[in-house]
Amino acid sequence: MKAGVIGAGAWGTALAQLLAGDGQDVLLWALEPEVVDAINEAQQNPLYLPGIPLSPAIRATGFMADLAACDLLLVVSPAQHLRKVLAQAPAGVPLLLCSKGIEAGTGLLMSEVAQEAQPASPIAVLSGPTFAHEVARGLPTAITLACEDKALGQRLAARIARPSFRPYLSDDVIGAEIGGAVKNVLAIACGVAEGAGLGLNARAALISRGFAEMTRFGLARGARAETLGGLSGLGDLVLTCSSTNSRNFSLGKGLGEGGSAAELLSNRRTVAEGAHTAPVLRDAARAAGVEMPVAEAVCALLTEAASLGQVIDALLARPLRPE
Ligand SMILES: NC(=O)c1ccc[n+]([C@@H]2O[C@H](COP(=O)([O-])OP(=O)(O)OC[C@H]3O[C@@H](n4cnc5c(N)ncnc54)[C@H](O)[C@@H]3O)[C@@H](O)[C@H]2O)c1
Ligand SMILES: O=P(O)(O)OC[C@H](O)CO
Repeated sequence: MKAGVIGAGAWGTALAQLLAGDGQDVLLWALEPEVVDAINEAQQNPLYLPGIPLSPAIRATGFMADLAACDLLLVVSPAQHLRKVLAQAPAGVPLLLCSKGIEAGTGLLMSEVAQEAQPASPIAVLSGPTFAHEVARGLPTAITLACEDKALGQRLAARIARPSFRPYLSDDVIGAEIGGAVKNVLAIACGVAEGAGLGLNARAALISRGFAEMTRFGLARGARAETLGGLSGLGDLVLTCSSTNSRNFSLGKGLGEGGSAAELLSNRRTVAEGAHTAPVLRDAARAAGVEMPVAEAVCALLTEAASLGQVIDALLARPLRPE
């Protein structure tokens, strides 16, 4: 049995390291040839996960066809690249989707994209409060593993669980995905509050009212409330809204400090999924008749449709209403 990981960014590399922790072979597909070479020759990924010595049980490849040797594929490419990357992957192998976002143009969640790109492959989702560098260092972590097929979910959980990495099972795939996608947008808002010096009361308000938005949107899409209140929803929201270790929070901080969205986005190699999800989420929420004022505010800042002052004034001027 050999697991494959598609995407050698920070999270794909950390997951490969987790799986290789007990000596099992892991094959890691990387887009960049220099990442393949650095992993195979120096057991490092300085581009995306610097400072972590990687297990020699991880082999990297640039050839997707090599993944035909795997009986499980963890899919960790950024959400907007998932469809084209999956189209090249071997068919019929269980896919554990680890990316967080909503596809632009279609409004589809990653499981829905995967069903279209690989209709013969069983699908599960892995999502929760998990900074890659902490998992790679073996720090204690809990995560949601969602799969409609309970027997497959249990097999996958047993396969990826480690003494300090605890998957919690769910059959609410949509709920797990919505939490992971929406929290990235809300983390940008919390970063803005940090960068603009709005204080910790404002951050707590954004987390709570943002969670209300996540819940409204999730319920409208068929998610269950307990999933949204669990690791993949509230848990990840709290993590990502609390630290500049989050790329989404950091992007928001730059916006709050007065940076231009275009410049902040063009100056980065790593992915801030919330920037791509925000406009899709706004459109999906409007279409479903779900109010998401914080997500709307993030969108306005990212598209430079409104200034920071205008966005703050608009949020504070909303009608008073029951909680
Ligand atoms: N980093 C984390 O702590 C973490 C934790 C949980 C989930 N995630 C999710 O994992 C996914 C990947 O994030 P990451 O942090 O590993 O990425 P990253 O920001 O570290 O690296 C960027 C990734 O994008 C890939 N990429 C760039 N252009 C591409 C293209 N044209 N086609 C295909 N791939 C391309 C790169 O090869 C690289 O793997 C995201 O959806 C993210 O939300 C990340
Ligand atoms: O760095 P971010 O903002 O992409 O967050 C990483 C993970 O999603 C945290 O769970």
